[in-house]
Amino acid sequence: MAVIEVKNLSKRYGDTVAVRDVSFTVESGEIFGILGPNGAGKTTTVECIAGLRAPDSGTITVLGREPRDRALRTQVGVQLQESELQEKLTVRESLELYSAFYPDPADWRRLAGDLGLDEKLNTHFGKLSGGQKQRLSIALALIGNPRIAILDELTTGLDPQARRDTWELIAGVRDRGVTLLLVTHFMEEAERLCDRIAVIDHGEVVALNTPAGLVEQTATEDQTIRFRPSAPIADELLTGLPEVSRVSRQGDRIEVTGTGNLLHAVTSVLAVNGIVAVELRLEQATLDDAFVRLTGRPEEEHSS
Ligand SMILES: Nc1ncnc2c1ncn2[C@@H]1O[C@H](COP(=O)(O)OP(=O)(O)OP(=O)(O)O)[C@@H](O)[C@H]1O
Repeated sequence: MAVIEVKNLSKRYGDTVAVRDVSFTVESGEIFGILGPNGAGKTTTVECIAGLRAPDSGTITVLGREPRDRALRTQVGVQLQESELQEKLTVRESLELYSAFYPDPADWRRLAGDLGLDEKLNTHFGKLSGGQKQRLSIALALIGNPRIAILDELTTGLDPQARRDTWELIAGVRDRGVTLLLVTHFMEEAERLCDRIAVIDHGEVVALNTPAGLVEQTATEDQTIRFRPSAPIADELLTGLPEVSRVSRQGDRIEVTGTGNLLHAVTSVLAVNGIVAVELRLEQATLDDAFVRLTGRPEEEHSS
């Protein structure tokens, strides 16, 4: 069952087209990722879904309702980039205050514990680090026990351990039946957490698939093998194999790129010629490769 439906969404700011004819649906219980470089239109898209911005054209329904419908307030939790609370509010006060807005709030002490905030309960918001503010905003998005949580740049600003802890928390939230819409530009995050990903570039959806499906869809040469041959070998032995598309050499190492059962084909021809592949490594296409092929740029250029 679709819980979010976006049809032909477009939004511009003056002369800038931020989102152009974007359509996708998010199914109940899934973690749906929106992945794309900076300025691709991810935040604008989720702000329209959260009812915080009005689209110029297109339609959005959330749990069958228009995004600004008041009935959604208790059903949709939103964590947006750079959300600011009052400087003087402590973590405890913020959690208690937000709990009071909802008919069936989550146990805020437990959420604070899960997000590593239990030692910061008496700290003022203004005195929290960027990562702690981030974790508090995730807690506040989840405090109403929402059916849908929209999380923008979930783990930006978190250290690697905090990022992994947050992934675990999010997977646990999904296991409780919450549908999650995540905005990210971290490839590893998208790959680990998301059931499906919409890749957005220049305001348009350029691909929509499972992480594995995106890799498969964009893989041109799906594997590369690197090794050092135990004895000299002529390139022709390898280039003659139907699985092999390219052979290159770096010093005493050989790199073979190709498709199909490349590893078996290469090791068999080596064996027939009495050669052993030393320090053999097999590399397969990753979501990073898919991202570069879809957007034409590496992820790092766009990470902030
Ligand atoms: N309030 C605004 N006024 C004018 N232009 C805006 C506004 N918000 C966003 N934009 C522009 O719209 C485009 C899409 O921005 P958006 O924030 O949706 O992208 P994003 O994919 O979320 O980027 P990031 O990863 O950097 O957060 C960008 O060109 C941005 O500069």
